[in-house]
Amino acid sequence: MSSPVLRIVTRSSPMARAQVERVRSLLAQTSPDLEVEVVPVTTTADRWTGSLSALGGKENFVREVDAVLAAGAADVAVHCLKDMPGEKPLPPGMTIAGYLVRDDVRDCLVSPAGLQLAELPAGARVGTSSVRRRAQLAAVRPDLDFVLFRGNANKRLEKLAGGEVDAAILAVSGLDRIGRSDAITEIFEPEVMLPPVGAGILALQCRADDDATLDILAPLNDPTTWREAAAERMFLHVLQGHCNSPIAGYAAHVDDELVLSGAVYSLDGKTALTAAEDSGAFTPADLGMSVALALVKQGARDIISAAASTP
Ligand SMILES: NCc1[nH]cc(CCC(=O)O)c1CC(=O)O
Repeated sequence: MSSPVLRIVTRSSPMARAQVERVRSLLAQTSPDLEVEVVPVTTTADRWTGSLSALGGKENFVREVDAVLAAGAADVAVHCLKDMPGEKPLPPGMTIAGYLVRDDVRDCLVSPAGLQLAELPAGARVGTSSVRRRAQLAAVRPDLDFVLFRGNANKRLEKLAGGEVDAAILAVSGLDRIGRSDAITEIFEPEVMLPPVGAGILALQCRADDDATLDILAPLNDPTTWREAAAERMFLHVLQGHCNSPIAGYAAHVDDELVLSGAVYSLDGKTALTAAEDSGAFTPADLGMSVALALVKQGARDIISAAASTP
């Protein structure tokens, strides 16, 4: 009898490849007889060099990957949960088989000159295409010059080394995955820079009717991460946030209790609506809904639409 095969579809960036290797090594422990094949694709977002908002949504990061899965040319996709659209459900026929143990959720500053945020001179060019990061930084350093900065993490580090910008904000987990944590000059704690929904979480997505794959992937799911993801995803869904929304949402377990902190920012960072609740008797999804509604009551929808209509 030939050994069973699992085909993993992935984007072709070094970060995506590292994520697949993590899944492969976990599977080597949980399903030692399984043969794992990798199916690489390049997504529209990988080829796009303009602004994320002009590209028109997070789904550009995942669409081509999902198409390969839907066509049956692969069995599982490994997605950064952060890149998965929050305002709409998964594509028809798809399900999340599990979430891996969460990585570092924090953002960090990378400055080739070795500076911290407070040490950057006025007018320093800071590369980020994330409206959340930009709003959060502008709130404390409105004197910085925020510039469009795209490309995968390796390309961003090259641009930094080439002096295209003076500093950039990147995810710690992403730099860990490509083996470049050495580039970090300052790490921002969640209290300073609230992480985005799904930060540091890898999602295993497969066809909902593929019981064999669901069985193979089940042992890789981390129940703690699952609860955090459920709270954060519902939070984003209720806010109807999309790619150009300055929204942060971070759920963490504190003394066995799930706590969700959420924030919505104006693009200039001058307005910040915040809410935080613990789950008590709530399910994670109810907690997500409750924190989102607390922000809606403060006027979050107006701020989100104003941000969406700003070019
Ligand atoms: N937008 C690209 C992206 N998607 C997920 C991560 C980081 C890893 C993660 O949070 O899972 C990154 C890179 C970054 O923001 O620096």
